[in-house]
Amino acid sequence: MFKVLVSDPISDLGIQQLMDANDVVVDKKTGLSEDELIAIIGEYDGLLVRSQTTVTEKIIAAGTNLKVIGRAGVGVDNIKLEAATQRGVVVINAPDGNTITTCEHAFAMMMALARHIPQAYAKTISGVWDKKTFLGVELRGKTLGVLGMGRIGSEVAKRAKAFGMNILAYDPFLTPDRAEKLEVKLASVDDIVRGADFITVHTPLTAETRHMISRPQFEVMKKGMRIINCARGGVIDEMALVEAIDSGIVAGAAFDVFEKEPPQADHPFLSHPKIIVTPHLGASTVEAQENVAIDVSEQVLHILRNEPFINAVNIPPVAPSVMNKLQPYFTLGEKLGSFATQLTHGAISEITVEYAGDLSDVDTQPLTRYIVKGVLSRHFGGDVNIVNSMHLAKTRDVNVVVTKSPKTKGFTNLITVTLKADPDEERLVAGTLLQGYGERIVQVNKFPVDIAPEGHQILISHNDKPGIIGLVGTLLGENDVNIASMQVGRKIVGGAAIMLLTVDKAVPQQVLVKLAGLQEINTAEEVILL
Ligand SMILES: NC(=O)C1=CN([C@@H]2O[C@H](COP(=O)(O)OP(=O)(O)OC[C@H]3O[C@@H](n4cnc5c(N)ncnc54)[C@H](O)[C@@H]3O)[C@@H](O)[C@H]2O)C=CC1
Ligand SMILES: O=C(O)CCC(=O)C(=O)O
Repeated sequence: MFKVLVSDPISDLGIQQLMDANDVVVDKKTGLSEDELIAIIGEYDGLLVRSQTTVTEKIIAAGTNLKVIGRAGVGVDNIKLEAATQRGVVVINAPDGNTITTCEHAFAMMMALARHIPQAYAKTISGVWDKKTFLGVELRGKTLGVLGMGRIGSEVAKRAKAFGMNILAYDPFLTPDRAEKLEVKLASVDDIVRGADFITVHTPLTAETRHMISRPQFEVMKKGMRIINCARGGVIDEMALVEAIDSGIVAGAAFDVFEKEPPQADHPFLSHPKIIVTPHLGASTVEAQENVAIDVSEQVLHILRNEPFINAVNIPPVAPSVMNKLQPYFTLGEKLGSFATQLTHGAISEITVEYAGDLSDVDTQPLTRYIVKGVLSRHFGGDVNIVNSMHLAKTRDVNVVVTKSPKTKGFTNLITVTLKADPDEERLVAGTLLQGYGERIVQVNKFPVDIAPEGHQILISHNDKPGIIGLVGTLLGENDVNIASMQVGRKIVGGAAIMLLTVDKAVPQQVLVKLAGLQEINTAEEVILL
């Protein structure tokens, strides 16, 4: 008999199939502290949560029988994924069940914002009949900027079109073809920030999206624009937003999510007359809660019964013999993907992976998943993993092509990752595992190099002229950036060349700009491989 603990309020109808299963016992115990959960989790095979329970490393460690953690929703940021993966606990989510509901909430927030509905309601019920203060704006004819065109962002755009809005959209995976299909105008973040009357964000919170709208963006916005966040707290810089409203740039904001939830009682949003808030209600409809609970219960049953399952956000099943051969390449593959994606500026449309030498006669599918994860994680953050990376690539129209060649090209094994991006961009990074030396990057674009893929790196493209290495070294030294190693690659003497440096710490943006401004240097980009 399997035991499943439901530790958050989850729709009864949604978990009915779990409760009806004759091989499962379901216990509902909500509002438990971490210590209380640690004390009882050892008895359970499955744990079902929504967003109130934070599933910590300690809880996972105490879950000695735990096989599955089900999240009735999209974001799994309340579950320590790595700890679960390490302990072989499958984490599953329900990515589709609350899309429409959350989209509708974002839309409701946009309309409430345009017409001051919460403020007008509060004043009216206080007995004041005030028709002057709450002059609103129409949505028709306004420009809506959508940052993040995944499931929810795309649905918001669809509805905004029906309201006669013009849509500017940005997503690192939004290709011109897909934009055309969705009837939105593909734009850069900067175009959106400068041109939109309303901005709505629908991205996960990643290192790249954290504060993607902050002071520099508010400074160039249209005066009187309005902004909505029903995705994750932290995508918009909360304090910078308050300043932008107080200085008259932003006319109002609507937030469902906060950097810290629940926000402190003295959080400026809670008393600001131009900011409307809801307590993370995006997914809170009868329909969505049923949908996500049904989806997640079904998968929990499959996992407990050892049947095929979907929507896992961590470990894939890999045969031990394949695992033994491939495992040494996993981190190299992920780093190559990450390296290549950091060099790419346009929307990626194709990932080509070529396996040569030793890797040409083995089932490399698990390794490809790591490489694709490396490519996608820049934009998906913790939401992409080796289970879902291929699926995510497919849903974003990113074609993954794998080729194999027994020819060794001088190495016993070689992985070459090539990214094609729009328009006409192509980036190539190749790496190998060298006996005695470990992971090495041996080619970047068309240039041969030999450097360990680790830490902070600077890739400089330049013309091969005497004195350039000195200029770079001096500039970095003056800016307190210590060089740990350096490689220069060129095809012909005096022609185009690259310099790949490993440095001891992050390189400030202004140093990269200064480097790119040096004579004979064309570009200087930082690549971080941590
Ligand atoms: N308020 C609430 O109750 C709910 C919030 N959410 C949150 O809404 C967000 C979106 O959810 P879905 O649409 O289901 O996810 P999704 O994964 O379908 O879409 C997210 C999109 O963001 C894009 N993205 C990543 N980095 C970006 C960047 N730097 N700039 C622009 N776009 C970027 C990704 O490429 C992806 O297409 C997630 O953070 C999710 O956790 C989801 C459901 C309910
Ligand atoms: O379950 C909830 O209320 C939160 C939903 C959410 O934020 C998500 O699914 O990512």
